[in-house]
Amino acid sequence: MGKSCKVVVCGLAAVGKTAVLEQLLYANHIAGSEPMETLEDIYIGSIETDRGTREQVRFYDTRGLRDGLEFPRHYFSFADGFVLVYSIDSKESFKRMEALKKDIDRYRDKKEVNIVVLGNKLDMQEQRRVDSEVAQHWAKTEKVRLWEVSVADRKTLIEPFVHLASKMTQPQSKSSFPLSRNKNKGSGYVDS
Ligand SMILES: Nc1nc2c(ncn2[C@@H]2O[C@H](COP(=O)(O)OP(=O)(O)OP(=O)(O)O)[C@@H](O)[C@H]2O)c(=O)[nH]1
Repeated sequence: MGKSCKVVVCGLAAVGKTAVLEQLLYANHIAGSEPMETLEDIYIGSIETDRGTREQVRFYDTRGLRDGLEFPRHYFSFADGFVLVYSIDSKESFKRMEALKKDIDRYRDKKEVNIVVLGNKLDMQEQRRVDSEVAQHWAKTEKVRLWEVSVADRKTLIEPFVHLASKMTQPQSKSSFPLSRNKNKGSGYVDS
């Protein structure tokens, strides 16, 4: 098992960040139970990747964003990955999630980072305010994967987290070695 990856889970208050983590890791959250305001909690999970390896992931469950509350910037630089959460019954939560994605791009200066987006509370179809197609279209333009999930249906949570853990721990491919991009600088080969 390699070093553990750090994943920051963020979004508007009460979209279900804690519920998602607790249901994913302990299968013990009952959707609709008494909400609890998070300050910051750390969860450690062991996730099997799509390569069959088991990886340790540290999840940082962050304080839900509310009016006038900025997302603390230190999270932007130290994370290996982000789970951006909104709730399908709240347009405001989608907007806040979009703004977080912009902030990640800005503060990380487009440096490679793995992001997955969860549209939570899929079981609340009747209160839906965020159109599924609009959300997927946004995700496509932003080049991120987006899943609609429900804490009430734990299996919906598995694929996004397996995807994230797999991407974060993907072995570096040889093609990303800088020499291959700098061919025209003539520094790629040293003849003996
Ligand atoms: N129906 C339904 N309720 C959910 C779902 N996920 C979370 N909830 C409920 O939404 C409420 C808020 O969930 P939390 O997990 O506390 O939300 P949070 O984003 O961690 O909240 P903060 O820490 O305050 O930001 C709780 O009552 C949860 O049970 C879901 O998928 N469906």
